[in-house]
Amino acid sequence: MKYLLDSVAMKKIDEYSIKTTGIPSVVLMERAALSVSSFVEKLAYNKKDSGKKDISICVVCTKGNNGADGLAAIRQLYLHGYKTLVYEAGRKEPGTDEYELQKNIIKNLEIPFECAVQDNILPLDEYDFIIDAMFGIGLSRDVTGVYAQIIDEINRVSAVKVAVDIPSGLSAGIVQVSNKKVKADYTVTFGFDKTGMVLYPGRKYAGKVIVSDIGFAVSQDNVQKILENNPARMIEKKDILMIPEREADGNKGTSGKVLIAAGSRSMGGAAFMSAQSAYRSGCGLVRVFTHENNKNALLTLVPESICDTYNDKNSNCDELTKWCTWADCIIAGPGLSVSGQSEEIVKCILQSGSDATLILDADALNIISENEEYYEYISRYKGKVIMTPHVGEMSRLTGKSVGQIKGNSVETALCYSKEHGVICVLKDAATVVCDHDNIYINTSGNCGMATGGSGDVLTGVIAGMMCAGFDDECFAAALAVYIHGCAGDMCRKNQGIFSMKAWDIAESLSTVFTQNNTDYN
Ligand SMILES: NC(=O)C1=CN([C@@H]2O[C@H](COP(=O)(O)OP(=O)(O)OC[C@H]3O[C@@H](n4cnc5c(N)ncnc54)[C@H](O)[C@@H]3O)[C@@H](O)[C@H]2O)[C@H](O)CC1
Ligand SMILES: [K+]
Repeated sequence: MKYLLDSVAMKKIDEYSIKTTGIPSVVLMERAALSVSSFVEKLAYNKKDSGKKDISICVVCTKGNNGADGLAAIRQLYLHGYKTLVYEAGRKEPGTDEYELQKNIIKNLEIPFECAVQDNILPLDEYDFIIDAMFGIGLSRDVTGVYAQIIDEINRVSAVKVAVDIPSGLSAGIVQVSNKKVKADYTVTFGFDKTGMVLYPGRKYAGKVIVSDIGFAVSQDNVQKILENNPARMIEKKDILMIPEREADGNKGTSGKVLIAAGSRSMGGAAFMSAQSAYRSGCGLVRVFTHENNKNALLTLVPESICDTYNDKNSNCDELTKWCTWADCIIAGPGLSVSGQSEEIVKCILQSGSDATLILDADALNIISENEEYYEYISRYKGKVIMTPHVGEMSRLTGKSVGQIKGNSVETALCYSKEHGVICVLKDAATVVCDHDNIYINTSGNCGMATGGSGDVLTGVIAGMMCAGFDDECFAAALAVYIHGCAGDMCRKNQGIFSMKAWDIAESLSTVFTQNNTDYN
């Protein structure tokens, strides 16, 4: 797990490093600059045919500390023999102390220097590399005037663009303040990943992100001691190793019993995918409660599953209640449709008296969005409740527009989770998983996963992680989302982004688990 920080958190880390522990600001800056210049130099080496003198690099800066980093980086590149230019934008007043210190060195070395003039921006076509050092985490408002014109020029030309700390115009936190942003090919960011570069739209602007250790006196392990609020986190590959080992003397009953209430008269596929992925994610027994029309197909496709059915005349709620108390984890909703009968099924599960972890997905969410009283049932449900809306379902649940939710996914998920006392998995390109005091933003997966059934597969993986023996269900849900994304990334390699489908994702899960050495002995 890695922390994702915003500008307030980064400023605290900066301040702690400089004021409390006494690391001089300029030391951090020189290390930051060196990480940028050596990265650019590595890229320049790859342009094998040209000698250093033929490679031209322009740094664009304003007069804050991001600009100061940029000045130190370009000085290092100049001293290595590259053709360089400093292009400065900003008011007449002096910059920060660090900026003026770096500018003085630039002047002493007589490194070419130009000041930007509004409406007369220097064409930047001739540069192989542009180092973007206009705004870092100090960005506080919309970018306009000369700064906006320079960003347009940077985005127009074909140079390789390397952003210092964060692309200029992009905010480090969950809310974006500017419409104008540099579209970088690479971002060398300092100390920690930034929330705004992991969420969309920021992720599209940051390019490949390199996190550079510049010597802040705060490690991943003590971030939380320095900050007041819990910062967001992202799951990483090594977290898959945290899945508890399967009991050597366990049996199918001890590996997790899952009940899946899914699949209506004409929609069976969701139930099959959910069942298949639950088994592929380690569940010991999977019982599917579905419309009788789906039984044969289910037992053909996932013969390991147990099938109980309802039909048009009988919702079979007595049986369903019994299986709810049998289960360790319940999935309700995939392909269930919205009807009087499916409402009865969802209500029966919520009122079953079970304390199994309950995953509410798809039509269960649509039913809840149309029937306020279901929130009352949720609040009285004994076990943990996980709700997994995609943005469309979240829009129906909250009455907010899809645009509002996409622009503020963390806040939306967090508010919803707090209001209803549930773990919320808000599914989007960067899925947010949260409870009242934890936020995870997912980084695995790809747009090929935007395909029918992908969410049904996710419910099975979440059930698998609920049965794996974690104490922390929110972390387990976030891990499931990450694993699901990794399986999607595997499909991208094997089937390709256009051809991959949900069943492929379910079938790739075993590779994700085995490649990470968690194939339970
Ligand atoms: N030792 C250190 O302090 C280190 C700092 N690092 C780098 O510093 C930046 C953060 O620097 P800061 O001076 O706080 O702000 P910026 O350079 O990001 O911004 C400059 C300046 O611009 C003003 N401003 C903000 N928004 C706008 C706008 N839309 N239009 C015009 N002007 C705007 C605002 O007043 C800012 O002060 C950090 O990202 C690092 O790159 C290194 O980490 C090394 C250690
Ligand atoms: K920048």
